[in-house]
Amino acid sequence: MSEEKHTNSIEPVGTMPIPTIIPESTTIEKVITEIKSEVVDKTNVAESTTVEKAITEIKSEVVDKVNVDAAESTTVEKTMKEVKSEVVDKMNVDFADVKDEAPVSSANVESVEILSGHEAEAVFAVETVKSEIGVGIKPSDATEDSFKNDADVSESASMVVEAAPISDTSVIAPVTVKFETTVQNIALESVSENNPAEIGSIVAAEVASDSIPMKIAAEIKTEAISTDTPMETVSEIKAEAISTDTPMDVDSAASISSIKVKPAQNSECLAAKTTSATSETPTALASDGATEVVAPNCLTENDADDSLNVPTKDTDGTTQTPGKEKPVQETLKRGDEGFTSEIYRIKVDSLPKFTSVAAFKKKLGQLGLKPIKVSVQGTKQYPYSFVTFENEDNKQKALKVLNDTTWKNNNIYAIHAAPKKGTQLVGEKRPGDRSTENDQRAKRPKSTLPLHEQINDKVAAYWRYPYDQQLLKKDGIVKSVMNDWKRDLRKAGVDWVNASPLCPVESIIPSKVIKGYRNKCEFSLGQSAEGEVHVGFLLGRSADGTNVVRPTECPLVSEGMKAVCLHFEKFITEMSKLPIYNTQERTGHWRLLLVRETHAGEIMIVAQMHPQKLSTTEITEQGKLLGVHFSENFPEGNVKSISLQCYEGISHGFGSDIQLVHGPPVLEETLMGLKFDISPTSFFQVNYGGAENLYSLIRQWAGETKKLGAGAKSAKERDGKAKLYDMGVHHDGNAQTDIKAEKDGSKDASKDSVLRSVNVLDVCCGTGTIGMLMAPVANKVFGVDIVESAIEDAKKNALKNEMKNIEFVCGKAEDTLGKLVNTALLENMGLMGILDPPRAGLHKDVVKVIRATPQIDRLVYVACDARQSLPTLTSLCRPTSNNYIGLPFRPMRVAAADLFPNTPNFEFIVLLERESTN
Ligand SMILES: C[S@@+](CC[C@H](N)C(=O)[O-])C[C@H]1O[C@@H](n2cnc3c(N)ncnc32)[C@H](O)[C@@H]1O
Repeated sequence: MSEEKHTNSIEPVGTMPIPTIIPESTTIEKVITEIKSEVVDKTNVAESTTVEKAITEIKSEVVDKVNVDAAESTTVEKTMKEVKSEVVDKMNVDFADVKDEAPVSSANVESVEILSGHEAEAVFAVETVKSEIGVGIKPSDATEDSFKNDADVSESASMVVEAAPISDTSVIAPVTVKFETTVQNIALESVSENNPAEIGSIVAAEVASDSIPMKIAAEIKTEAISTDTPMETVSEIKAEAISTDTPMDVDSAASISSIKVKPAQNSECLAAKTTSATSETPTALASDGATEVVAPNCLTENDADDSLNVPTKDTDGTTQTPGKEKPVQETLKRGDEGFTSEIYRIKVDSLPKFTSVAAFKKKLGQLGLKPIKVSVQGTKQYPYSFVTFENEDNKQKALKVLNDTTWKNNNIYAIHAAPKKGTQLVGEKRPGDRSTENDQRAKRPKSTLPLHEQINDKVAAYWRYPYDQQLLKKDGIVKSVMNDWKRDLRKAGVDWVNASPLCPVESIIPSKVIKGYRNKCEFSLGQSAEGEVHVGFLLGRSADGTNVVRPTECPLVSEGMKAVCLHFEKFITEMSKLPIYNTQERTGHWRLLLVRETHAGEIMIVAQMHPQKLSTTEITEQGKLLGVHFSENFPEGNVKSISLQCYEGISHGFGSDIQLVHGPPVLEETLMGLKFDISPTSFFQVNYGGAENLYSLIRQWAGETKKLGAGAKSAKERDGKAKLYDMGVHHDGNAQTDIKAEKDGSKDASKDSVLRSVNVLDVCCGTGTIGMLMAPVANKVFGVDIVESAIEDAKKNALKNEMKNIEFVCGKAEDTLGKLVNTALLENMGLMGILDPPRAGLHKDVVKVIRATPQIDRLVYVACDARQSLPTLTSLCRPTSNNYIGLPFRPMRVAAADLFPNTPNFEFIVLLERESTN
């Protein structure tokens, strides 16, 4: 979670502008037309003739953006993890209560029901239920299918999944998991209650204040289209959902919104729990007699977390709950001495395997630290902890002491952690009070950190870790993803997973550059506490009014870009004299600054403005001023390309109307000996050296001699078996490949390439980078991507590099791949695929085509989100069925490449080979 809990610029409910109901806009047709035109405007895809297509495009663009603009939206991965922690945190409390009062058993629990706004978290919750209270469950078939449907956003919403007990274990209760999208429900309610405007604004505020994930926003949007929600509401939702300034904090919507434990008749344990509820305790008896524990941050605003336990003070200053032998989590109760609302919280990582709360508490005591709350989370293999202290001094002391501590050969890591969301400050209103804007604000614990640290925590979640530790953490994520994949494969009926490790997993390839590596950033415009114009990253409304923080100390931004930001501030205040855009009132002009920088240091800027009522002449004049300001009066400057963009959309986005005011419309980048023209909106990997490493690895794996490595249990064994063609990847992060030299014949890679007689499919090719890197060593390359401008760029870049054996097609891979495969097969060559889809993975129809084409015997899958790639990867590997005809694939190698230092993100690469019948 970011430091400030509500980092959006939209007001909470109380002051939200109430959308007016325009009668005509309530018709489905009008809504569809409006959303379509806005989407078309946004995505600049002229032939977006269907809403479905438009929505897919906007979704993919968002996903893309999340990938590309990690500087502003690194939070996806981060927040998913944090949500998990929150859930664990929450559940530890709840289940500690249940578990420690009396063991849960079939005698006292009839059912457990989990309501979640997010599928992944619900799945996680099920796992937690299993491990925390020992309720064994085996998802029904329906559950499995639904869970695998991750790639298809619209189908996975609001489904109810029943899970049956595992018959052969000590199973006790059936578990029901409901994916309840609270905001979506409100949207639906709004329609049924005939009060769309008011409720619409609540939805929008909900979206804004809790930053629901894109997935849910997309669902709401779909819902909105089909249920006549006024266009304005839809736009609001969409604006926030697609805003890169909106941190993808999935916290509220994604976390468990309630957990119902339904006691069986005469259940002493739960009856005791119910009756022991104090007046402050938000535990309520649900209408069906179930004890309902309402999670923090859900719409009722109850704060279950701090009031569930009734702890007493221990001698060491920590808390102890009577009767708890092995407390999972302990907390002070509001009103108790020492209650601090969990503001002074740290996260402790790299704990020894199997660390328990008791053991860790003891260790903290030995180190002379005095926590008031300790929880241990994560897996048994990779436990981590949140520890809360009474004040800043104690917290700082703990950070210092723990970071100097080695425990059981583990170098412990302690970092500042965000105050727990939903915790209340002493003296605040009680839970259950009606929310007002002030309440909402009061609930945000004030961060005591300097602003630059707050913004770094938001955009570069790993910045506090030394780089070697960042890499270790990412390796840990890969391992845990591999475990999850194994579990998914087993569930899918794959029989070989039990016999062997899935495949060798290589350690992550580090980035060559750790700081200032991003070659593209979008900066927001806002103000400092003193009311000065600031260009930087959106922090959200802080207590002192600051909403944008300069990137001066940001580890992702280069010095060149920092200088551009400062110079743009000067432009606005001294040259342009037009005010910045106000997202609330939709007044003012300057709204965004996009900066790109090549490896050689050439810079492109696009300044975005809302034209409001300015005349064409006035806009042209602003463009001229901008051009002069950066081309002539920028002392640090190598600003080659300067553009102005007028954009009237509500959303934070990028329209098509880019007016060049100085220099060329594109920057030229040279990567691995090839030249690429990059326009403002082109996809290009944000980390130059990281991209070299990634692409070199892809080439190497694509060129591996087929089959020779199958069955190897380690990379070493495999390399011994396989004739690896060294195309330049180096695990020290120094790729050396020079495609131009290969093409010219001064390097012999192309001559000897095992791909010489192979056609390569570059699925989701973007601007064709990977395909062009493969072309010199392959027979022919076929690229496909959904974005027309990307395909145009790809074609131009192929011409620029005089590549004749490469073709690009624009379209959805799921619609066009079959045809492309047929064309590729005409040449009677071998066929392989490189799949580099957006975050959500590939459409199942793409998998079906690949599975059904026996000539495709090798795949390199590249994922920017390892965990989200699992459904697609599993579909590629699951046994043959009516749905997936053709032999399955098997993973041969897995690696990660770090393209995003100081953030939790990385690229995940899997080499798959087709199983054979012999
Ligand atoms: C992670 S980018 C990969 C870009 C490219 N491979 C590269 O390395 O530069 C994902 C790409 O998938 C494309 N995409 C998203 N959905 C698609 C679909 N249904 N069919 C084809 N391409 C799609 C996006 O336009 C984007 O270019």
